[in-house]
Amino acid sequence: MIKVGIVGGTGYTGVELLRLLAQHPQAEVAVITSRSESGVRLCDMFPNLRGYYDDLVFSVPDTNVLGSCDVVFFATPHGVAHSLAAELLASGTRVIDLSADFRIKDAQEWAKWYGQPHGAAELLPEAVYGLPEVNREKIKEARLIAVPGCYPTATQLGLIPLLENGLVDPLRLIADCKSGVSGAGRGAKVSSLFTEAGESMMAYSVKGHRHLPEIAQGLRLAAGGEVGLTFVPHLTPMIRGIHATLYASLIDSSIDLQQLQQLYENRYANEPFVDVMPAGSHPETRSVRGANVCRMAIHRPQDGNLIVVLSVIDNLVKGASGQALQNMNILFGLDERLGLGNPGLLP
Ligand SMILES: NC(=O)C1=CN([C@@H]2O[C@H](COP(=O)(O)OP(=O)(O)OC[C@H]3O[C@@H](n4cnc5c(N)ncnc54)[C@H](OP(=O)(O)O)[C@@H]3O)[C@@H](O)[C@H]2O)C=CC1
Ligand SMILES: CC(=O)N[C@@H](CCC(=O)OP(=O)(O)O)C(=O)O
Repeated sequence: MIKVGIVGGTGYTGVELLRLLAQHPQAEVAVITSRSESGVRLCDMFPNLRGYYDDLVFSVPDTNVLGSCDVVFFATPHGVAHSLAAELLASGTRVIDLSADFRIKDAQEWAKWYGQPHGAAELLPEAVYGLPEVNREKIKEARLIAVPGCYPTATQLGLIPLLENGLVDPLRLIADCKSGVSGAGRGAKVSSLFTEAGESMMAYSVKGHRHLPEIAQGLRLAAGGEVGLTFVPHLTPMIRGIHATLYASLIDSSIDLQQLQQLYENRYANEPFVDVMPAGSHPETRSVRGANVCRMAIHRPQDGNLIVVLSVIDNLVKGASGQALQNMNILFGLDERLGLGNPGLLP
């Protein structure tokens, strides 16, 4: 059994990780932290987990205790893993971080977007960006994994096949993305109130969102050179889900939809958690709700050189906790699908 610790067990991604791990045959959650709920039984706070973790009690984060685990997940705000990861790695514990602390390779770039100095720049060279569809071999050898963000997962998976094959102009990419409100976390915020977000939709951070440098970093690697990306996130009145509408311009406009479809099907043929739908389909966020799947479809809406890729994920699953668990499975040499077998929730 893999002994698991979770730092930040009361947040949305922490509790989603617990839901998924409850069905994992080879992992056992041994430590779960919360500073505000220390001493409270997990099942008393989250009744959906009754019967799965009846003995588990929240405790304050303590690296001595967490260091007895084989792997520790950080489901915490940015900066927390910076301060605790080195000590855990020194005790032989692997670290899988759901926050953005180790996603961007350039510490100064990170500091610019996150508004605080990078707290563990010495660990950046060894941190592996945990997008299995790109980095599976590196994940197998990693000690420290940076789980991609939600918008970055949907966007990169949708655009990478085009960029890897040099088919589109890398300097003219557009990602028009919509998120459910759980993407903002469980902390109380006026913008997350039902009265504010429940029947309204808005774009935000159009000037520049912190996921822009993360997405651009991944797309540059796929393209083998500079990229130009316009990324506009939106908050929508749903609880879970990311819907990314991605626009790119073909360099050779004679490539037809069937060829593009074949390219995507080949690229993801061996990926258990990417579903390329028939060309011209319209993937819905509810079809991936609760599932560790990125579902996508390719369109060529008119004559000319425009391609539109529609890519949907559940922000809390393939966009966070499910992808984190997928990384754990790869890291420990297990079947990548363990604990992640459930389909989306319709209706
Ligand atoms: N929500 C989403 O869709 C996604 C979130 N993420 C990222 O995952 C991380 C967690 O997100 P989410 O679950 O939404 O966040 P929440 O705000 O819902 O939860 C945060 C958790 O971290 C704990 N925490 C807060 N501050 C500290 C601290 N200084 N030290 C230790 N523990 C702390 C909190 O418990 P307590 O304060 O009691 O200790 C709580 O359990 C974030 O970095 C987020 O950006 C990534 C992808 C998608
Ligand atoms: C709707 C909403 O607020 N979404 C968050 C992104 C989701 C998230 O938590 O991002 P990370 O994966 O980087 O942690 C935001 O825009 O900051």
